[in-house]
Amino acid sequence: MKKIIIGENIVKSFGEGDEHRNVLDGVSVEINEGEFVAVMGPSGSGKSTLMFSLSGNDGVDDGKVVFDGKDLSTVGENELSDIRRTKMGFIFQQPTMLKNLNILDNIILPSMRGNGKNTAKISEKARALMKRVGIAELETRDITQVSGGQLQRAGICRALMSSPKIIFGDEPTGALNSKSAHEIMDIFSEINADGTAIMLVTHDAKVAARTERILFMRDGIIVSELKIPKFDGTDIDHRVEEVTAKMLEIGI
Ligand SMILES: Nc1ncnc2c1ncn2[C@@H]1O[C@H](COP(=O)(O)OP(=O)(O)OP(=O)(O)O)[C@@H](O)[C@H]1O
Repeated sequence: MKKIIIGENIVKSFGEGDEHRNVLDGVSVEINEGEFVAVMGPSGSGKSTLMFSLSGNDGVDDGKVVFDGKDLSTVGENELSDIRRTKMGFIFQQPTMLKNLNILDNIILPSMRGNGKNTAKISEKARALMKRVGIAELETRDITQVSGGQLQRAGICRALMSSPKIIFGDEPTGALNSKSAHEIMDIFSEINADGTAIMLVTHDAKVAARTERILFMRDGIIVSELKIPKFDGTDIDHRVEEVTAKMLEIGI
C-alpha cells in the first residue's frame, strides 16, 4: 500500500529553559493513501501538534516527514506552500471565513490564487461540491446567515476544491450538535470512499468509530492503535464499544 505520509521519529518541542519540553517525543506514523485515520488522546497529548507537523504547517525539531514521496524538510517555502495548497485540505472546528464574502466566494477564494482566468470553472466546481454536501441553495448567503453545520459543510467544500490527497481535520465536529456531527461524518465517509485519505483529531469515540484506524496519544507519543474495518454504514454501536473499550484499556 502506497504511503501518503511517513513520519519518522518526530520530535517537536516548545518553551525555553525549565519550560522546555517535547510535545512530540519521537513519534513515528505512516498513513496509507486513501486511509481514514483518527487521532485520540487527552488534552495536551500532542494530537494537533502531530497534525501540524505531518502537514508541514510546523517544522519539526528532529526526525522527518515524507509527504507523497517528498521529505518536507528539503523543500523550499514556495514548494511547501504549493504542496499544502494543492495536495492537502484543512478543516477546523470553526471554519475561518471572511465576513464580507458570501459562502460561494469564501469557498473559492483560496483556489483563485494564480487562477484568475478560471473563475467560471472554479465556481462550477464549488457549486458541484456545494450540491454534493447539501448547501447548493446557500451560495449567496452571508456566513452569519447559516448554521454551524452548514458552515462546516462550506469548510469541507473549500478543503475539497483542490481535490487534495488528504484532508486533515482538527475536531471538525467539535462545535456541532450530534445530528450535524453525524451528517458531517457521512460526508467524510463519502469523501474517503472516493479515495481521499482523511486524518481527524477527535475526542469523540463516535467520530473515531467511523474511521478505520485510531491512533491513541499520550504525553507526546502514540501509545496504542486500533484497527477496524472500513465503515460500511452498519454496526456503529459495536464499533463505538470497541473504541471506548480500547480507551478504557489504555486509560485515555
Ligand atoms: N505554539 C506553542 N507554543 C507553546 N506550547 C505549545 C504550542 N502549541 C502547543 N503547545 C503545547 O503543546 C502541548 C500539546 O498541544 P496540542 O494542541 O498538540 O495538544 P492536543 O492533544 O491537540 O490537545 P487538545 O485536545 O486540548 O486540543 C500542550 O501542552 C500545548 O500547550
